[in-house]
Amino acid sequence: MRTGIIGATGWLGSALGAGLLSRGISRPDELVLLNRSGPRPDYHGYENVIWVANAADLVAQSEVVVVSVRPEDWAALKLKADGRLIISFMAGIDARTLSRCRGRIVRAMPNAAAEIGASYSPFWAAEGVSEADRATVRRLLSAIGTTDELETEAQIDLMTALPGSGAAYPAMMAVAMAGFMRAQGVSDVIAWRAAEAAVVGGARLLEGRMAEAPELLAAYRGYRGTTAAGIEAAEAAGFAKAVTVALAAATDKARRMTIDAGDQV
Ligand SMILES: NC(=O)C1=CN([C@@H]2O[C@H](COP(=O)(O)OP(=O)(O)OC[C@H]3O[C@@H](n4cnc5c(N)ncnc54)[C@H](O)[C@@H]3O)[C@@H](O)[C@H]2O)C=CC1
Ligand SMILES: O=C(O)[C@@H]1CCC=N1
Repeated sequence: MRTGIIGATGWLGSALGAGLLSRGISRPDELVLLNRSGPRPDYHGYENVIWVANAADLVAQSEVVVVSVRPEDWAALKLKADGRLIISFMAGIDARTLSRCRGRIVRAMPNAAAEIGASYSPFWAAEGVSEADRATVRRLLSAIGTTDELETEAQIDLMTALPGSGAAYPAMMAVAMAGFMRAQGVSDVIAWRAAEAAVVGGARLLEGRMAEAPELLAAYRGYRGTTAAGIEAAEAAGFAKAVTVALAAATDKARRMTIDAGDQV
């Protein structure tokens, strides 16, 4: 099956192309690529991929079209994709707007961990998307990690805010943690290592059992030691509130993006 990627050398488009090729999900001659800077002599070490010059050529040669341009570039693309399965990675551009291209619409929300094949990329399918299409979406997204089907399109905006943010919030925590260490006279190198121990080491301990986080916190509280003192101070200072406010702001921005892109039906 030929898969077209619009934005094939961008952050996510490139990760998808790399994953499809390296995992053998697509042969090089099944990948149809479009970017703005033009063909590259090789693409992740593969020479026989198909480069096209415009979106019309890409649609003509593809059964599935992945749209991985920025939301603000959607309107100018003027995609016409009659009868094709369209998988949009774009934040905020809603299905009503996407359906103008006359394809069968799926919205998926990957994240930056696509680069390492570890994206959680939930998707939502609009009316007219078949079971066979869903199987295709799952297979293509498996190139960059895992997926689930969402029940409503509104949940895509929520996924944009949370898994879509990739390493942003862990990075914020790391910056604040290392900043505290440095302010206490710890060297840069050790400060970053200490933050990495908490952010990355802690994440590894939670991997695959995130639903146990409340019990883990209760265990730290019950210990009545230094970490309990820290947790209680963080809560009193509004830690949970800060996270909630951040996710609400990001969700709200996603909800307003179709209108901001000037492409509301
Ligand atoms: N980067 C991330 O962590 C995430 C991004 N997204 C969404 O994925 C989409 C892609 O994001 P990124 O890969 O980060 O963006 P990016 O800016 O790295 O890549 C987009 C690419 O599309 C190309 N492009 C723009 N207009 C084009 C056109 N008319 N024809 C051909 N190529 C064109 C650009 O030159 C660029 O290389 C965005 O809509 C974003 O909302 C979603 C979740 C996470
Ligand atoms: O920050 C952004 O707009 C991109 C899209 C969703 C997550 N990251």
